[in-house]
Amino acid sequence: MSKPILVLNCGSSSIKYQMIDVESEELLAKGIVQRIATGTTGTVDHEVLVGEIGEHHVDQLLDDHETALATVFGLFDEHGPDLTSTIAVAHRAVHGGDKFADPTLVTDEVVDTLRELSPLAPLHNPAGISGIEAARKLLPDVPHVGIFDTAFFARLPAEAYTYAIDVDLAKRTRIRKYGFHGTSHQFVSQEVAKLLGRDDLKQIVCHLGNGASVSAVDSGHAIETSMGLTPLAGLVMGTRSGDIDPGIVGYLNRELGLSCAEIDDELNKRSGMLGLTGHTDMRDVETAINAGDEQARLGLDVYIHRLVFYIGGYAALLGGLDALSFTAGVGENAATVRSEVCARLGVFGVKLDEEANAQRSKQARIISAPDSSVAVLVVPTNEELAMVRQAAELLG
Ligand SMILES: Nc1ncnc2c1ncn2[C@@H]1O[C@H](COP(=O)(O)OP(=O)(O)O)[C@@H](O)[C@H]1O
Ligand SMILES: CC(=O)OP(=O)(O)O
Ligand SMILES: [Mg+2]
Repeated sequence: MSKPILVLNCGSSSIKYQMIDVESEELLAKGIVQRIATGTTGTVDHEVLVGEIGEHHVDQLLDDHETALATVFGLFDEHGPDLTSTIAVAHRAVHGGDKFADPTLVTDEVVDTLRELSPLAPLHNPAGISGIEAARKLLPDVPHVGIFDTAFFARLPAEAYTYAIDVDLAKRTRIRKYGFHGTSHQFVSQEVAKLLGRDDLKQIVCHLGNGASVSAVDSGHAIETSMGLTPLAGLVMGTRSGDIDPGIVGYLNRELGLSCAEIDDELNKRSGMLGLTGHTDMRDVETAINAGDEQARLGLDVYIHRLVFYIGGYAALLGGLDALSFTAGVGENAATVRSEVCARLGVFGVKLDEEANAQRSKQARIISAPDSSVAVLVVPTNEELAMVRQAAELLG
């Protein structure tokens, strides 16, 4: 008798989901919903991996997350696996502020608090809340668990999470570094430890997806990470600027009369690789570079420069570096990005095995040369499996 947990990762216009058996950790089904609430036809791709194995596609106008989830649940009913056997739903609830770190049983009060925290993660929390509300309506009889992206960073050292602003202002507003992608950084750092057979590692994990962040992990504990109060800080991302001079915000307001909301939008949605190159997707950036597009080349240089800057700083903070790992869409797939980053890390004794780096594989693997001082790895992240494990732990 399988005990499936449904995992939901709701974005503003998308929902990624998986159904995983909590005991065998077998993936039973997975899917993705795209273009929710965009006014254009949405799509649902549902893949069944047990019983009547198959892939199913639906095109439909999806006005909101509830409609989208209802369509997904319809596909479960029609093609399986059996949704009524689900024992719990695990939700990626990005920003827990200083209210939530550990996996939390979702109640009405929890939803209210998440709503209060929404301004801290404007791209993420509202979508997460819509998903939680829709799923609770459609599956009212099972526990729903919120898993926070901030959890792994809740115990950062004070010197790392404190901003150099007035102490009372920071206290009153709860402004501090929270950090994100924690589920992924924790999962990947544990996989690296397993692969290298050592727990006492000084590690840097590069989670390079659409959102991107880097973390420093010392013997399993996070000591630094590049995202901050919000998921806007740090690395150059698909559409987010990452670090900029904070003076730019006031300057844009004074010079162009842009409002706070407009500046937020500019930095979150029209900056990063999109702003620099006109492309959000790293594959399109690479294609443009290969076609001789100099602006795209500069965009990638900025991306790499920022990442190398963080890795160097984190190696110093860690007091050494045993392992450097790459994960998420760009980290797992873009061999050129890994190669260009590592080429600039010779000062730390990093030596890539270019052949191993160029190989395509879905397996976690070492890509450094045998005489490299630092083990370099590619580790596919699995936030969904990590979420199932955390939900299972909470539910006993
Ligand atoms: N083969 C590839 N080469 C380079 N980049 C890739 C490749 N496949 C995916 N990506 C990048 O991965 C990004 C998505 O990463 P992902 O971790 O799925 O992001 P998110 O979870 O934030 O949606 C895409 O924007 C794309 O740039
Ligand atoms: C927090 C965050 O940036 O998440 P994502 O990469 O899914 O946008
Ligand atoms: Mg992701």
